[in-house]
Formats: sequence, structure tokens, C-alpha cells
Amino acid sequence: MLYHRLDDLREQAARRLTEELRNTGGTQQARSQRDSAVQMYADQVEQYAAVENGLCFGRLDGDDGARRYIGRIGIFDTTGDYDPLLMDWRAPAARAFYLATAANPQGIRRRRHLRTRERKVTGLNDEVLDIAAASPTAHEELTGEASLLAALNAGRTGRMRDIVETIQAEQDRIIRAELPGVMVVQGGPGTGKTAVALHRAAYLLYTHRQQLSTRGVLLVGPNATFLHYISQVLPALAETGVLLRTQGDLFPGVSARRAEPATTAALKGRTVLAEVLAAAVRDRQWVPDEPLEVELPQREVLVLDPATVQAARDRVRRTGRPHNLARALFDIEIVHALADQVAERIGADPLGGENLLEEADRAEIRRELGEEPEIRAMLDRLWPVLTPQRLLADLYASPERIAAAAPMLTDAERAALHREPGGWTPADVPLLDEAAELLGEDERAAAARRDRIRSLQREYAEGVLEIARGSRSIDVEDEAEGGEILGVTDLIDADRLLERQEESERLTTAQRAAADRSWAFGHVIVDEAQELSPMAWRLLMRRCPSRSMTIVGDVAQTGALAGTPSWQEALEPYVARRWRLEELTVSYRTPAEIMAVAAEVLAEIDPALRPPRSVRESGVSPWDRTVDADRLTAELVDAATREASGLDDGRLGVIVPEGRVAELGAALGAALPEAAVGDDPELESRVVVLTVSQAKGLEFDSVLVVEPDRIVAESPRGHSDLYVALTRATQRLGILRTC
Ligand SMILES: Nc1ncnc2c1ncn2[C@@H]1O[C@H](COP(=O)(O)OP(=O)(O)OP(=O)(O)O)[C@@H](O)[C@H]1O
Repeated sequence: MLYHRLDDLREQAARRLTEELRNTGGTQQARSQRDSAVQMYADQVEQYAAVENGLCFGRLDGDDGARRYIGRIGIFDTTGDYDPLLMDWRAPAARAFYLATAANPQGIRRRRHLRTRERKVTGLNDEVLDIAAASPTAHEELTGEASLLAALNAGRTGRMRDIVETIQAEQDRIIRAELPGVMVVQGGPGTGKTAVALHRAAYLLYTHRQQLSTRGVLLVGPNATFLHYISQVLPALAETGVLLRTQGDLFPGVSARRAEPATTAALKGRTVLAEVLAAAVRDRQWVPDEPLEVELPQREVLVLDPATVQAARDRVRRTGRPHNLARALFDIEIVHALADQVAERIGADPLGGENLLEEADRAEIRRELGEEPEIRAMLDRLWPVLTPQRLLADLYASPERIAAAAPMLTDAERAALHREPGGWTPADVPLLDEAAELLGEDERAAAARRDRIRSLQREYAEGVLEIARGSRSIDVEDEAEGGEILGVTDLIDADRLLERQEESERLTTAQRAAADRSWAFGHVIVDEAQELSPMAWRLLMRRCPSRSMTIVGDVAQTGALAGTPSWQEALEPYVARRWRLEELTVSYRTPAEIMAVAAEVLAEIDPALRPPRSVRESGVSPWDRTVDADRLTAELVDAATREASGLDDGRLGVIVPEGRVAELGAALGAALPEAAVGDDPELESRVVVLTVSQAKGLEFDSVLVVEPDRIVAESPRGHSDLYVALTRATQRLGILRTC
């Protein structure tokens, strides 16, 4: 019944989308209303398709005999009294599904978990919460673990799945926490921090739709591989309004993929770099040592002396305006001084009296001088308008500029900043953002933003057409019924749709936010937040002036050298002590046998830290073997082949030291053609070879950790890296050492 209703809803939305797209012309208001309708129906078609799998996954039987079904979206009975046929998991009335216990049944007598494949029910588990009333049947159990354990033991696919069917009470509390304020969610590996962060995004968008649909939600993850890993979760929860970004993509127009030494990235993460950049901007406001001569065609030579430039610069700086925006004031100052020179000369009274020129004459001279190309060129040298990219590229490229801007750094640190142009690193992005603040947006930056928006609008227009094409089967059915209905794509192409988009500047909130550096998000969620440097925190705080944030991470897993050793330290400058801490204490991923091995490494990081409690045992002990160094590759290939063949439909992750990834990856790739290796390896491959920083946040059924001692030795945070590596497996762990 629910699936039939879903089909009806989907057909209805697709038909309306097609109708709206066919309409053209009309008044501005009519067009704007139509664009809203197009966006709404396109979203609906996408949402109804997204919830197809596992549409309904729960049932609550109340003490009063009432029955409620819980699912991915709400569906109502539109033929009757608008009764809910299916309740959205985020609705307040659905909450008992996650919280009710035998001790506190919340008016619920029985909770049922339904498992479905496509549109068939394949299994169910009942929990009777009122023990006195329990009349056990074949599938009734008294604990809530059956569905959870089934989900945890299932083979991994290389893509994260949502946990909407089995959210646990401690997670539910965090997911549904109030919107305002900064909440830190600290939890050991596998405690569901990422899952909770994603479900919180979906919950907030549902509960505060009005507010967040205009300001948007930003979710920041550690790297592109990770974002790829989690990218399916929100669409499966029928939410498309969250912008997923890595730090390297947070500056519009820049995609930072260049590599650099960890120590250089750490240096760039320090707040002292904000001072360096401010000094670098000041350094570009040049006062010449010698007077500058400007030779104007058909006119005299004008001379600008250093003292005049210095005085103009001081006055302009005192206004506190950002560099690019202050340029107009500087121009006025300098042109004024030059015009005075001209006026002195041409207005001089031959009889020695007062200057003969009136104010109107002087104004005319200033206007003319201001337009002289030679003078404009000189002003460009004295106070150049700069993009953030120009400022930073010029700084890095010049040891002299670095020396002038960074006297507070050591020689070695200054040398580390020096490099040739050619792409940006993720650590450059917060610096570009800082530079943009110092420089202010000039016309060129505004034009670049308009270009980006235009290209996004085109993408959007194409996306709408894709959706309309995807709903084509419904058009075909209409035709079969005898209707002569053309598909929407026969009538309109992306360019025409784009024209229409441009009339009303319609874009999804996430798309507009992505193109606009100064966008203020309604809520910001940061995953693996322990990796952020102080400079990266500055950037994120700018994107979220309301300080409505969910910060998710584990300080014991900090790998980045400029990462966060304590939440208080990271947040203090922005919210003082006004943040709240929630902790997750149960590891759903890592079985007890593996957690015991990881716990030894955790004690090396800090003996006071406690590992999370594993929710299950796998019954398989991790293995740990030492081999001769020259046998390592052969032994690794053997072990990986064995582990891979033991997987049913799961995945094997091979985590290797950074310094050996190319060599060992090539050997594994030659022996196991299905092995993926590289900067952004395909996680859906059965075997994936990665470094610890790539493996951050990911998980595999079986994991091989290669040369743990070398992983530790490769970084000052090496024990944290090893802890991350050892906690990636859901079932089996093998360790291969060399002697
Ligand atoms: N309530 C739950 N029901 C089913 N699966 C869950 C639940 N909570 C967590 N999991 C599963 O446990 C695994 C670990 O979750 P997740 O990746 O969110 O942990 P994490 O705390 O972010 O780990 P890490 O710190 O290692 O990145 C995932 O496979 C997730 O789906």
C-alpha cells in the first residue's frame, strides 16, 4: 500500500514537473513562481526515488492498540482525514522507536523492525517492551540487538550506509539536539560519529526547514575519498540540501590538490600566518625610496616624492578599509597631490599674487590626471589591486617578500614557505580566505563570482533536465494510454532552461553557497574535526557567524601536525567556554578482539584515555606476523590474496606506510587486478590499498596493517595514525611486521 502511494506521489510530481517545464513566457512574477515550482517538483521526484529502498522499516504498537509505521519520509492518506500512513523517522512521534525500552516503554507495547529487499519484506524482529504482556512468537526477542547486529555484521560495500533503522539512544540524543550553539561530539573510533553527524544534518533540515533551506548546511570532511564514501547517505535519507566539502574546496574557484610536506602544512595552519599575510598586504603598499617621475604626453613631467606617498598611505591605512577597497582613497590622495603640482605651475600669477585657478579648474585637472594611463600605471605599482591568489602566489615565489612579511618566523620556516606557483594545497585554502578578508572584494572578484554562478546555473539546468529524463518512463506510460505527450527534453534544452534560470537567478541554496566565499551558513557540521588547524578554524567560523555548529571528532586520532590536541584550545578564541560536549562511548564498528589490540596503542598516546566499549565480539582473533624485510612484498601479496578470497561480498583494506604506498600498491595491483590504489582510490573495489590519512573515517570487513613501526615512525603523531589504522576493520585484522 505504501509503495503504491509512493508511486502515485512520484508520478504526480513528475507530471507536474513536466508541465511546469513546458510553460514559457508570462510576467516576471509568473516566471518566478514557475521556477519555484520547477525546483520543488524536481526535488520531490528525486526524494521519492531516493526512499525506494527501505521505505518503511519500523512499526510501533501502542498500549492503546494504535499502530504507527516508521519510514524514511512521511506519507499521508490524502483521501481521508490526512492520517499519517507512514511517519517520518524525524517526526517527534517517531522518537519512541529509538528510545523506548522495557524499563521506560513510553506507551509502546511492541517495536517491530522490518527488513525489506526491493518491495518485499524479508524479515522482522519484534521487541516486546511490556514484559508482562509479552506473548513470545517465533520472531520476538527481548533485546534491541538483533537488527543492530545484523546491520553491523553485514558485508561492507565501499559506501557508507545510513543507520536510520537502528539509531541507538545515545546517538538519538545528539541527532536531535537543539539547533543553536556549538556542540562537540567526542567519541572513539567506530562510535558512529560520522553516522550521527549525517543524520543530524537530515534531522535539522527536516525540523528547521524554513530557516535552513535559505541559509544551507555545510558539512566538512577530511578528504575527497571520505566525502565519496559518505556521499550516498544523505540522498538515501531524501536530503539533498547539504553542501559536502573538504577543506581544499572551501575557497570558491580553487580546488586544492597539490601536495606538500606535513611540516609545511602545519606551519601554514598556525595563526601567526594571519599576521604574516597582513604584513604581506602592507608590504604591497609601496613607498619608493626615490622620487617617481611621471611623464605625461604633451605635458610636463610630474614628480611624486616618497614623503607624499608615505603621507597618503598613512592616511588611507588609518581608515581601516581592506586593501582593495582602500585603493580608491589612495588614488584620490595621490591625484590630489599631483594636481596641486600642475595647478601651481599653470595657475601661477605672473605678478606674484595668489594662484589664479578656481576650485572648478583644479577639479578638472584632477579628473584629467586621474584618467591618464601613465598615472594609473604608477598607482598600480604603488597600491596594486590584488586577488588573494595573486597575493599568496607572489609571496611564496619571492624569498624577499617572505623575509619582509615574516620576520617573526625562523629562517627554516621562511624557507619552507618559498615555492614556485602551480596549484594550491589544502593548507593554502584558509590562507587564501584570510587574504580575501584582508584585501576585500574588488570588481574582478565580483565578476569571477558571477562567472562561477553562471556555470553552476548551467549545471543546475542540466540537472533538472536529467531528473525530467529520469521520469520519462511515466511519460511513456501516458503515451501508452493514448496520450500524445512529448517528453520535456523534446521541448527544452539546457540553454533555454538556463536562460530561464538567469531571469530569476534560481539555484539551490547549496549551489549558491558553494560559489560565494562570504556565504553565512545556517549550520556547519565538521567531521574528523580534530584534524583542523587553527587557521582552518578561523575560516570555518567566518562561514558560520551564528555559531550554530556540530563538531565531530576524536582527539586521540589527530594525525595532522597542526590538528587539535584539545577541543577547548580549538574553540576558546571563538566561543570561550560556551560549547557543550557530548560523548559516544560504544564502538559499533570494531569488535572487542580488535579493540583490545588498539587499546595498547591508545595507552601509548595517553595512558589516561579509555577506548570505547565494543558492542560485539567477532570470534576471530587478530593475527600478527613478523617476516624478513626482503620477504615483505611476497608475504603481503599472499596474505592479501588469502584475505580477499575469504570475503563473501565485503571489502579488504590494506593500510601501508606513506613512504611505501607506491611500491606496495604496485605489487598488490599486479597480483590482484581488483586492487585499487592511488590518490582517490575506488572504494567499491574489493581490495583497496591506502595510507592512514586516506583511510581516516573509512572501514572495511578485513584490514591488513603493514609495517606498523614504520607508520609510527613516519610522523610525530605516529601512534595516533596507528590507532586509526588498527580500528578500521568490522571483522578481521592482520598485522604484518618486518624484522
Ligand atoms: N546505530 C547504528 N546502527 C547501525 N550501524 C551503526 C550504528 N552506529 C554506528 N554504526 C556503524 O558503525 C560504523 C562506524 O560508524 P562511523 O563511521 O560513523 O564511526 P566514527 O565514530 O565516525 O568512526 P571514526 O572515528 O573511526 O571515523 C559504521 O559502519 C556505522 O554504519
